[in-house]
Amino acid sequence: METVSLSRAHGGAQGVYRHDSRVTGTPMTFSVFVPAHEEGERLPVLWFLSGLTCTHANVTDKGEYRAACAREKVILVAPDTSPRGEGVADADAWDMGQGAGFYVDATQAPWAPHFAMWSYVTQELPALVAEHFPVDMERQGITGHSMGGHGALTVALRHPGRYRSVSAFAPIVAPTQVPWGKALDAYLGDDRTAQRRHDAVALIGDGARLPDLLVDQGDADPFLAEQLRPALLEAACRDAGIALTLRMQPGYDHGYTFVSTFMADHLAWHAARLRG
Ligand SMILES: N[C@@H](CCC(=O)N[C@@H](CSC=O)C(=O)NCC(=O)O)C(=O)O
Repeated sequence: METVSLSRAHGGAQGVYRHDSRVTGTPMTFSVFVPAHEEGERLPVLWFLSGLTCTHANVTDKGEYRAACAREKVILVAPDTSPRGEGVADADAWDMGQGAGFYVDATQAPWAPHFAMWSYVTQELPALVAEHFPVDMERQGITGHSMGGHGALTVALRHPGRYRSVSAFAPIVAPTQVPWGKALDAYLGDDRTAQRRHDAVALIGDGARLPDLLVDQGDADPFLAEQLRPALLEAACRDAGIALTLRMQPGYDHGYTFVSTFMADHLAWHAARLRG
């Protein structure tokens, strides 16, 4: 693992790192913020999965999480959203291909084998972070924005007990029911069973559960009606008895001005559930 950059921030350390990923077969870059802590102390970790067109840098530069992470003593890890580089498939559209991995292990050409973001965020990166950073892997939370919210919800729903806390910012809650789901068609083919395992509303309908969940959604989000559709998650959680706190935020759109505004609330949500 190579350190790309390391800066002191809010008494802690903001780093950017690169490694040769086994599962994607490419170099992958991610960021880690480690708050100030005692020698030998291990801290809870929050995984932040980013959205379409993002790298690790969008939330690292614009997410405004460091003050809250320092206050709550929570490590935050931000991976990339797809493999990249020469020999890696791409698309002309911004909502498929590089920057749009949808946190699945693609089975279809030309996306397989490099597009293995499910294995990357659920297995390879957690093992690497646990090896190199002072994380307590018994105290993990997960969150994300948009496509990353989809990733956070599906990863948490399919790993019961691994994450003590789950939240999302303007998540894609039912990709199989919206136009952005064309990426699942491309990556997974017409295997509806496989696609349902990457759709939070479908997973809940099929019996997956969470203890509770915080979702923030701007009501001026241009993707709200066609792509995000939080009412589908609200109905699924109601039917399943999942304690969803869905907060519609007046006047907020889909960007990082929205994400950063409510980031401290999400950190507080996670910290309250991650305390030792
Ligand atoms: N079409 C634009 C905007 C794409 C966009 O809004 N991407 C969002 C996530 S959308 C679902 O995952 C985003 O996080 N953008 C990065 C940012 O820093 O705002 C385009 O072509 O970029």
